[in-house]
Formats: sequence, structure tokens, C-alpha cells
Amino acid sequence: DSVFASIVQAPEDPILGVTVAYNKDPSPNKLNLGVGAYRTEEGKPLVLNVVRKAEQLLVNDQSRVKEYLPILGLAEFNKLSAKLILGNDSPAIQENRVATAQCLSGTGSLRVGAEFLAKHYHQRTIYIPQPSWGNHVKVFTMAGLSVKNYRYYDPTTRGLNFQGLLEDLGAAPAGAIVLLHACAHNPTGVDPTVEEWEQIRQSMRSKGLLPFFDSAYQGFASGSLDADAQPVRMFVADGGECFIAQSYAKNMGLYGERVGALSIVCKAADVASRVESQLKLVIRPMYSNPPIHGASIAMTILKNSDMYNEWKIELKAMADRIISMRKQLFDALSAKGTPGDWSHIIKQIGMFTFTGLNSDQVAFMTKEYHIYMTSDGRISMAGLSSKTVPHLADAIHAAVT
Ligand SMILES: Cc1ncc(COP(=O)(O)O)c(CN[C@](O)(C(=O)O)[C@@H](O)C(=O)O)c1O
Repeated sequence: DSVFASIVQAPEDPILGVTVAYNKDPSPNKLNLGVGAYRTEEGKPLVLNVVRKAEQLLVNDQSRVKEYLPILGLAEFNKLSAKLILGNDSPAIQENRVATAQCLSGTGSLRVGAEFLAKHYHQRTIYIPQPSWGNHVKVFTMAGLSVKNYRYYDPTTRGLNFQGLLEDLGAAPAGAIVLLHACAHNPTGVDPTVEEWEQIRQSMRSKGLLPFFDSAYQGFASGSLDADAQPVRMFVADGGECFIAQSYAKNMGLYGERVGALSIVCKAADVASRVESQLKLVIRPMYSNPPIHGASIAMTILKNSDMYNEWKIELKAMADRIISMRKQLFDALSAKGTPGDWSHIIKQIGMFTFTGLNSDQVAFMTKEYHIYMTSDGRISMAGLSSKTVPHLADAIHAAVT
């Protein structure tokens, strides 16, 4: 019999498995509020107009070939990605202190960064927020890091446990790596204020903790690319070092193209160039070099000011629709007099609302109302439309009464 006869069936992924279950449901009024993927008011995936335009330019450009990219990817894409998160006037960029690699979207950027740290950094412990994106633990563990948590979300206030966060980071060993969601914390939608970020920065720098920013939603939280990059820029402005993983999955709608970048901000240019050379040794045996199409789309948009401005408009429209879904859901629950305080729905930001519903209530809503969401009570607001808000409000109302 097979040499793999003893292999057991693996469980579905807690997030991507929700879509698998949704697809199997024959109900006409099923609702997928699981995976963080934007949907239009009509409930359809969105390809941005500016992305279609960029693709048309690429297709019409007869000079384009399908050669391998360099191990670090498209150099111009890397420069433009670093500028997007660090700002056009970033001193780190001007002083050539940033090593950037085009990676396979946000996940790939996190994994390459983690593999690099496991190989070259003296500290193997990474602190991630409690809770965090479900895949973080596996990405860092499989890269050889050991994962610890720092307190982040306060279930009683449904806000930030700022004291707990400071205590846990204050107790971390010197030099420990700390994962920070750059904006739009997944799954809670709770972000530190600018003042709290400044305190976090001071505390981390005083202990020599190494920041690893995960920026998967730049522009999606507030609608402004610059506002959402503020925390990252505060850290980089102090001249210290940090890692930054960027994803274009959501803000450019390039989900399946797997477009992202890892930037390592170093204290000196010669360090950055040596770091960049070692990054190549991590990537070459992993996937050798990254895919050309998606990064070419992103580069085309980022380097053309008209297309960049068109992108910003479309990005803000997506962010605004999500914010209007928050308001509509909050108003629907208020109108129904659903028991409980639902103001966190409009206070939280980004793609997700952390409802506070428990796994039994979630299971009830799936069974009785065909609502698909992650068992931790997170709902992807982009999966909602004005037409489906009442259905979700009915389900939540029934689940809590
Ligand atoms: C904080 C965070 N970091 C990184 C990623 C990776 O994104 P990508 O590799 O596609 O660029 C996600 C996506 N998380 C999800 O939106 C989600 O939580 O639903 C979903 O895409 C996922 O893969 O789980 C994320 O939420």
C-alpha cells in the first residue's frame, strides 16, 4: 500500500476553511463574512479600474518578456514599495539604509523576514499580540522562531489593553522581536492611538526590542495611505532598525497575484547592502525569484502619478464603503434594540469587526442564518452590503437574546 497510508486528514484552515464551508452551503441567503477579501455592494470581488488599466498597458507593451526576475524581484517595485510605507522624504531611503525584497504578498514577506531572523539574529523569540492573525504563529514557528504573546485586546472594554501591552513588552528579554500590526489590527480592529504608539516606541527602543511591522492594510483603515503608515514612520524616524512586511492584496486588490515586499531598515548603508546580500541566500532556495506579473501591475501604478492618484481614490472608496457598513450594522442593531453595547462596531477600524460573539453563538448563526464567519467572532465588513445588513442584524439579535 501507499507509503503515505498513515497520513491523517488535516483540519481546514480556521480562516480559509470558512470559505470552503460557505461554498458548500446551498442556501440562497448565505453570507460569507470570513476571509478578509473586499466585496462590492453587489457582493462581488473587485478588480480596481486602475489595475485593469495597468494590465492593459503591460499587455500592449510588446517589449515585455517573461525572463526570470532577480532573486530580490523588480528593483523599481522595491524602491516604490519602500517609499509607499516610509514616505517619499524618508531619511532612511535617502541614506540608502533600506534593504527591500519583493516577496509573495504579506505572508511571504513575513516568512522571509522570519527565516532571515532565525538565521542571523541573536534572539529567537518573537512576541505577537493576543489575539493576532491566525497564521502568524505558524509562519514564525515554521521559520524557527519561538512565539510568545503580549497582551493586546481587552474583552471587557473591547479596546486596547494598553497597560498589559506595556507590562508584557517591558518584561520581554532585551532584543526580543515584537510583531506590530501597522494599522487595522486583525482580528480586533483596535489600534493604539498616536500617543500610545509613541509610548510603545519609547519603551521598545529603551529595551532594544526589534520591531517587525506587518502592514497588510495600508490605506484600508483610514482611507489614507499616509495616516495608516504613521506608526511605522514614527519608529523609522528615530533612526532605529525595523522589519516591515507589506501586502498589496487588499489595498490594490491583488490577492491572488501574491504581491508584497519585505523591507529591513538598517542603521547604516553598508549594513543594508550586506543584509540585502544575505536576503538573497534565504530566498534562492525557497522559491528562487518572485512572480513578475503582479509586481509589474503595482509598479506601473506606483510610478505613474495619474494612476497613483486614481488608485488613492479607489482605495478610499473601498475604505469608505466598509465604514458605511459599520454604521449601517450599528444602526440596524440599535433599531432592533439588540441587547448589549454595539458601539465597538463603529469604533473599530479596518476590514474586520471583532463582535465579541462566542463560538457557540457563531455556530448558531451559521446553522440558523447561514452566516459564515470565523469562530472567534470576527466578521469581514467588506462581505456586507446594504441589502444583507438586516439579515446579519437578525442573526446577531437571535444569537444574543
Ligand atoms: C495581519 C495580516 N498579515 C498578513 C496577511 C497576509 O495576507 P497576504 O499574504 O494575502 O498578503 C493578512 C491576511 N489575512 C486575511 O485577510 C484574513 O485574516 O482573513 C486573509 O487574507 C488570510 O489569508 O487569512 C493579515 O490579515
